[in-house]
Amino acid sequence: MTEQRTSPVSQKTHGTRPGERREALTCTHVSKSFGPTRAVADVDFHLDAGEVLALVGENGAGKSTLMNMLSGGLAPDTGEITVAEPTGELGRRVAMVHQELSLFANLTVAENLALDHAEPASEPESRARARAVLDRLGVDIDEDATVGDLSVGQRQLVEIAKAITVAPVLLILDEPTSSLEGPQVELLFRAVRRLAAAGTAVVFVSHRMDELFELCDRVLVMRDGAQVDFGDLATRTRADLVASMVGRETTSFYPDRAAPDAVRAADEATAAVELDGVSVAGRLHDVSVSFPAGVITAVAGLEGHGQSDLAEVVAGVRRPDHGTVRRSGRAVRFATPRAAVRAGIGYVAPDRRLDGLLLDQSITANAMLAAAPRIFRSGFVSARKERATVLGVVQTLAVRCASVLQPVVELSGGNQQKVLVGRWLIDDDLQVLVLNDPTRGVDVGSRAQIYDVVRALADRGVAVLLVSTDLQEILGLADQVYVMYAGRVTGRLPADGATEQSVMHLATGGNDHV
Ligand SMILES: Nc1ncnc2c1ncn2[C@@H]1O[C@H](COP(=O)(O)OP(=O)(O)OP(=O)(O)O)[C@@H](O)[C@H]1O
Repeated sequence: MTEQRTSPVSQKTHGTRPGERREALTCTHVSKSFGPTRAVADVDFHLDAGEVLALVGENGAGKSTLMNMLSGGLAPDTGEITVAEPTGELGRRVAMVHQELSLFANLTVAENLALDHAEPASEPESRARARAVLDRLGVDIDEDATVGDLSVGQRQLVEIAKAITVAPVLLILDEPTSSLEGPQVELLFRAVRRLAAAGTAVVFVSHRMDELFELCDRVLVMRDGAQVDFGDLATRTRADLVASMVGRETTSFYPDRAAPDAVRAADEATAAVELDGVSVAGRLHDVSVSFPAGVITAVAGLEGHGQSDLAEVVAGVRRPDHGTVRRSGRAVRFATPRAAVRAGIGYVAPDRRLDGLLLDQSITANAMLAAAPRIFRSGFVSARKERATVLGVVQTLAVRCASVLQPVVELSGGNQQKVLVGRWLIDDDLQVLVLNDPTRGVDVGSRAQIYDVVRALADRGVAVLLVSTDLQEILGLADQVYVMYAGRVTGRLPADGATEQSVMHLATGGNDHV
């Protein structure tokens, strides 16, 4: 990967005349603590105009805290941050796109973009401006669409459009690609390169290594709040970065799969969940799929082709207009997600802030949310037992926290995600686990922990349904893969027949030749 890149020196001169170096950002010995937690410790680096910096580190390493200080949202305890004055085309100092989206769901795309403009504009002007910036991004999203109706990936693109309506001196992108598909990622990269060429310095956070090497010039690696490496990305390999991130060599990433014979046998038995001719207006068309016990079944496809809707039907979040859902052979109709939970079905939703976590509540309260009524059947819930149970989860998934009583809002994004997944580990009655983009924002090391846990659940007989925007994750983890296109299932592939090519063929409307 690194070998194929052009020289970072040539990229560095973007936006400046050859030989001219313009410093965009200087960060001098910056530190920040939250109580006893040293979130950022003595970080010291600089970035020139037009440079793209990869900011990497495990969950909880301090990336978000550093970004919040760079954007001016948080003051350093010690040290100094300087961002250059805007000049020429550059309109403001810093723009930041957060990992958790900040758009107003009840407003249109154009209305959301207009909120960020200094001068007020008439409605037609706002719509024209919105159209222009969406076109600049090359994004095919209607400026009149209500944001709440867009997919997570589309919302992410609107969020980026909002950040670049006025070109900033420094653009900070916190995991902008975590819910984007390949073509959307390319769009985003094009837009970032264009901004860099015009002189914007960019800080880019992603847990997807390939993307960093494709886009970035420089790299800053953080571990436990400290800066452990800073320099030209082209002189480092992926293995170098992972080693400095985790402070050790990493071993195999994905656990062993179920044996093909076992998958076939499970498939012949009554499925844990089965959908028969299920349709949801405008989203799913005549979908028939089955999820056998003890098997990890992935549903792959480009974003917005029905995978997420299918997961929601199984989890009782969405009700089918036609067709039948069977749970262990019996037709069911879940009135609420709670009814699905009572039927042994757990759900990890893609947007943890909207659909999953009570942010102000403790790790313990969040982890116990789904399973508590079943675990403590006696009706007496001992706080000590509860804490011990949750501590087990926190240790298994290596959640980085001060204590199990810490409010979830204080955890880093990846660690919040681990709490969301961990919730289901303590539920012995769990028989079906629906994972809708479970490792969004989760770092390399923690992903491996989540994969191990998911495999252990499947080995215990749980039917796992995995929807993911990360195709590598699907190919690495699943025992079988359904592929969807335009709300229909276009094929079903066994693990050994699922390759990037075979999945993409089906995901773009090709027929099943398997
Ligand atoms: N408001 C806060 N109160 C208490 N602790 C906090 C607060 N914000 C962050 N922390 C702690 O600071 C440390 C660094 O967190 P930060 O969010 O910067 O990590 P990160 O590298 O962005 O992680 P991720 O990849 O999971 O987003 C963590 O231990 C986190 O729990």
